[in-house]
Amino acid sequence: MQITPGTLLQQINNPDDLKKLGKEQLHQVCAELRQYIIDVVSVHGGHFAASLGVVELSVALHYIYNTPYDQLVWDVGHQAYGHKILTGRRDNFISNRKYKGLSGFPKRSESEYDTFGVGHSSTSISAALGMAMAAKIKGETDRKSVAVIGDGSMTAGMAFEAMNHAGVADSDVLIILNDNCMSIDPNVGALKEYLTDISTSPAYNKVRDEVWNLLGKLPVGKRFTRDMASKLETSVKGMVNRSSNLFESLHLRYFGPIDGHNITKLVDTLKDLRQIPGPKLLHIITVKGKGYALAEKDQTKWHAPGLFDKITGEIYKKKFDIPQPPKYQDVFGHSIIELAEANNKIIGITPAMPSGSSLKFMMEKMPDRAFDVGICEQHAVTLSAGMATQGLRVYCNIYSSFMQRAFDQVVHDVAIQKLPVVFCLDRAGLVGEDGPTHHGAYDIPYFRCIPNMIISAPMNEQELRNLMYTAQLESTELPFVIRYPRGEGVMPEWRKPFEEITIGKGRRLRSGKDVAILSFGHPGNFAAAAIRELLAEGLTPAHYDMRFAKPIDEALLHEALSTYGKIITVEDGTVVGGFGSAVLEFMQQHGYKNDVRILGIPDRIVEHGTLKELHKECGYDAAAIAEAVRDLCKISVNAIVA
Ligand SMILES: Cc1ncc(C[n+]2csc(CCOP(=O)(O)OP(=O)(O)O)c2C)c(N)n1
Ligand SMILES: CC(=O)[C@@H](O)[C@H](O)COP(=O)(O)O
Ligand SMILES: [Mg+2]
Repeated sequence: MQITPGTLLQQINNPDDLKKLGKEQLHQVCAELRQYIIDVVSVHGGHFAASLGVVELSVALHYIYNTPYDQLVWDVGHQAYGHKILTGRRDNFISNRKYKGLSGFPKRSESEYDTFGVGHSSTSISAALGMAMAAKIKGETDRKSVAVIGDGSMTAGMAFEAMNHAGVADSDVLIILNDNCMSIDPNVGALKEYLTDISTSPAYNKVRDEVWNLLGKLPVGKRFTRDMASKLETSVKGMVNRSSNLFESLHLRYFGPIDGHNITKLVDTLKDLRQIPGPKLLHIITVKGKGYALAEKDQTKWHAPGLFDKITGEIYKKKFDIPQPPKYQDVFGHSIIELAEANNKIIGITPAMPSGSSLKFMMEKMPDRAFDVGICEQHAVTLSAGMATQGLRVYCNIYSSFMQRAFDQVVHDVAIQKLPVVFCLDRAGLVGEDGPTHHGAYDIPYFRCIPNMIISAPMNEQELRNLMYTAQLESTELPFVIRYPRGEGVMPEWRKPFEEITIGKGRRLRSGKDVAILSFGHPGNFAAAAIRELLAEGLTPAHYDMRFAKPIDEALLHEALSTYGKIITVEDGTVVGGFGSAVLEFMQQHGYKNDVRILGIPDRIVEHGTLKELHKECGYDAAAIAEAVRDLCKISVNAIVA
């Protein structure tokens, strides 16, 4: 389907084209940009509400700043669709998040306007400050750096580490706080309350108006001098005690809050701020989903809704005649409630992903035992550790790629102290369209190298439930990782009674001849599908679902390695240091010389695409596993067909 941008947007191939327009035309540009995002995302998918909320900001920034010379850093980057469309990617935007197409996030290799690769939150202030300091060091005194960060992302420690530095770095950096009072789910925490307070407090609004008036009095085109800045500062401080404004107390000049949908005001404000040297913060108030009524109303649902009918707002769901397997996240979300009902020590924690992890079910049912702690993975882990010292059994649910942030907390606060925290690592393995920043590729090695860790992966829903059950038993005294992938499992009838699984014990699913496939987690289903195909060809590989990468089932490994000369390992994680590596280490220790193939995520950055495309590309889908068996048995598929 052909999607045609509006008449002005059609003419904007880069920010220079935008700058040729009169200020009065920007309303139309914003309307057309918003419509184009709706048109494309409804048909091609992607993040939605966040980009709609920053349409005016995107236009104003590229209108006023001299991008890409001036450096613009988008935090997370899920809101940067308008930026992409305005910076030379309008026509290619239909390939957004598609295999070999545009990335869903800013990416340096994609455009010179994407100054910094993002996907994980709260990096923008550090990155923009780094750029501002570099500009100063290089003598580029006219070069500006801007970080755009949301209120949700502002809750993370990294943002505060960066502001702590920015306040004393004497560098020209502007932080724009895009405050829409939402994370993916409603934003949480004291900072959120504070931002609401300063947005609504009459005292601050008075200051805002004073500052606004002062800015308005500046001679047009005249560079903002230090003298003027200090006059402005005095005016601000005259109204507000520095210590009463969080950002001011960090030595960031605070401006706002202003309406982030008023394009004229945004343009005028940015024009003035561009001339003010030093570190400063502009607080803008926006509405997530602005301009699409349904998204404004249910912002969580429309964060990334999937394909939808833009007229009726119907979000398309595949329809099936028979029951389908649930998502792993929902099995987690429902099973933790069952476990918590029977064990009052169980607590659930998520850093900002109640919907994504499905912990929201427990938060609704047991609000005093399940917590969203905001975007702060490090805090989530150490908080869990603190609770564990008091005998609570915390299920700390973090996406595998976001857990990368909290490695030290896992080592220092959990593993060294042997605290039995349960880490439910959702989105472990390739995640698809979000791409390399979000693939859960590294958790097996980064956990496997830590002493005291138990690392497990369920092959299906029932296994997930049983691992969750086992993790909370009094006899389980160590940190317990359960990694499972994005999306659906394989068992429509999944709610079976809980059963204990012996820690470190895998299972033989079938015996065979010549070749054994050792799988870890969900890709065991790819192996099972491969075996079904191979059986029809007269090949009979054995299959072991190993369940644990640590402690690994040594008895089962001895059985497999001494029975089958050829071994294939399969995992949904990097092949470097992962489950396959654990098997190789075991072989080396015990003198086995089997012929081994390690299948998993290769040692390179895997881009975005559908899961099907990526599993194929990485060579561990059913077809690739079957081919590996044939290859090990030296039978080509063509020979079989002939
Ligand atoms: C480290 C990290 N944790 C969690 C996420 C998942 N995530 C992506 S966007 C988002 C909400 C961010 O809220 P905010 O910064 O306010 O942006 P908004 O969506 O409201 O525009 C979250 C939690 C992430 N990208 N990175
Ligand atoms: C931008 C971001 O980090 C999230 O929106 C992420 O895309 C969510 O991923 P899931 O769709 O797997 O929950
Ligand atoms: Mg927000």
